[in-house]
Amino acid sequence: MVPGSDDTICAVATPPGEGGVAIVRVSGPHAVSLVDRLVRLRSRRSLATVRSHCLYRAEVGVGVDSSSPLNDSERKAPLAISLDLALVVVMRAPHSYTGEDVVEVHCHGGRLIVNRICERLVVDGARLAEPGEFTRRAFLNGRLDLSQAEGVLEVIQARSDESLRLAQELLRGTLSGEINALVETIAGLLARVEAGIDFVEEDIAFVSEQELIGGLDRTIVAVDRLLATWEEGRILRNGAKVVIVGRPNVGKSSLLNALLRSDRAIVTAIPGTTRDVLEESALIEGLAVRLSDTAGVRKSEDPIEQEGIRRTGLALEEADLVLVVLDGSEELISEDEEILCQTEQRRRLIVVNKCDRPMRWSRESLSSLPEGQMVVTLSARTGENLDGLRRQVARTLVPRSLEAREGVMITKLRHKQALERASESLHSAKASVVGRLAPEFLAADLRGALDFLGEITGRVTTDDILDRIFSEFCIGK
Ligand SMILES: Nc1nc2c(c(=O)[nH]1)N(C=O)[C@@H](CNc1ccc(C(=O)N[C@@H](CCC(=O)O)C(=O)O)cc1)CN2
Ligand SMILES: Nc1nc2c(ncn2[C@@H]2O[C@H](COP(=O)(O)OP(=O)(O)OP(=O)(O)O)[C@@H](O)[C@H]2O)c(=O)[nH]1
Ligand SMILES: [Mg+2]
Repeated sequence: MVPGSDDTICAVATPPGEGGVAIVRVSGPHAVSLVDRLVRLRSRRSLATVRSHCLYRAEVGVGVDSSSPLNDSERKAPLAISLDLALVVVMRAPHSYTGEDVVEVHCHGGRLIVNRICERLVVDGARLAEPGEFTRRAFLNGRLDLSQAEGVLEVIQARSDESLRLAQELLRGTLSGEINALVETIAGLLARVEAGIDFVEEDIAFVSEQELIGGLDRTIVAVDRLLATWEEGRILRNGAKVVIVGRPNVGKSSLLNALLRSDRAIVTAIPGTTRDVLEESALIEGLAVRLSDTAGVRKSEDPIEQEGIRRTGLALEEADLVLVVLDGSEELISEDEEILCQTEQRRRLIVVNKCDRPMRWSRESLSSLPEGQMVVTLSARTGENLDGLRRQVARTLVPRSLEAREGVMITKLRHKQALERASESLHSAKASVVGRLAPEFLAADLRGALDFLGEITGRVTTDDILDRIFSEFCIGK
């Protein structure tokens, strides 16, 4: 459904349930007159005359006759039904979030109050907003571009400092700026290629082969640089899956508890204590992480334990990082070697636990350890060097972003896919220059690249794409 924007929409902008304050937001051409029917300012002025972006104290309620705006004498009479004493603010078009007239009623945070206000607005002719419709209108009115609108949702959903920082960048338009610069370069090349096609018999070169290749190379490098940030961007945005594995009794559950700073998992001296995969969220160095504790891997006849070990295998497959736990107070045994072998191809850290005890482990005993394999020695019991592990986890998951925290990163699959297609078009454009193909091919590829990049900022878009993006929003945003 594509709601027209000549109507006036309303919604509760604050979360459902009880709260200190709740906000009813109204946007559209009739926002001011609709709200004017249900509020009575202390000064008895009409909302039509108040200053934009200023809060006014007001009584909210239903007048004797709410079918028409209160006239001056009615405005002075008491309201028939008073719902609340509130604050109202008018933000006049085009200087508002949506670019339309916006009115907000900040009332006490009771669900009955906000429901009554919305009901009243709907009876008077407003429509309840679809999810994300305020932001959709902001986009349609050019207040923000599509990737910035996505940034709004990212800001709301951010769970870690790092994802919030990236979301703010998106909202502020850092990615848009970079995309727009690329679009400008490519559009400049395209214009000259097209001029060459139009004036072919004039025999003037509008753009040299060298200029074309130079321009294309620069944009390809820029697009590829953005694409290269995806892996880390995704982890910063969504969090990483970190899976703790090891043979029984090495202290996997103890490590989970220590990282969570809570007694989440059962710890006993009996090997085979953990039977199922336990998953919990944690913040590690500002990074959102899903931590999984697993059943110790060994040969077992017990069907419950076997199933647990099977699930350990499944968790391993999804891991962004594996923590292989060894018991440093004992010599390594074949079960340790097996797990090390099984995780060799994975991004992993080796955690040597129980360093509060005399160490009988030595790195040399691990003959097959690859060069550069990180080993962290710690004690889950005393907490010694847990911080070292935290630092190493973050460094392994997002090595580059910890070094250079500036620069745009992409965090959304939609952006990655558009960039990949743009990159393909650019490579194909370059191939047609190098192969001296007819300029029409080059022009088509350049147009393709422009369209794919335009999808990111919403310069090129369809209702389908908009529906998909804005349906993820909550109502009232
Ligand atoms: N009460 C309230 N808080 C909110 C919002 C809101 O809509 N209402 N926001 C919404 O999600 C966010 C803030 N975003 C906003 C963006 C622009 C404008 C706005 O009126 N801009 C005008 C005027 C700016 C000015 O006078 O300084 C403009 O840019 O022209 C308001 C809110 C977060 N907090
Ligand atoms: N001294 C010492 N003991 C530890 C440490 N970490 C764990 N332990 C002990 O080792 C035993 C096993 O710990 P768990 O955390 O249950 O080990 P697990 O790897 O989860 O074992 P399973 O669930 O059976 O696979 C318990 O008695 C813990 O108290 C440590 O850092 N130092
Ligand atoms: Mg355990």
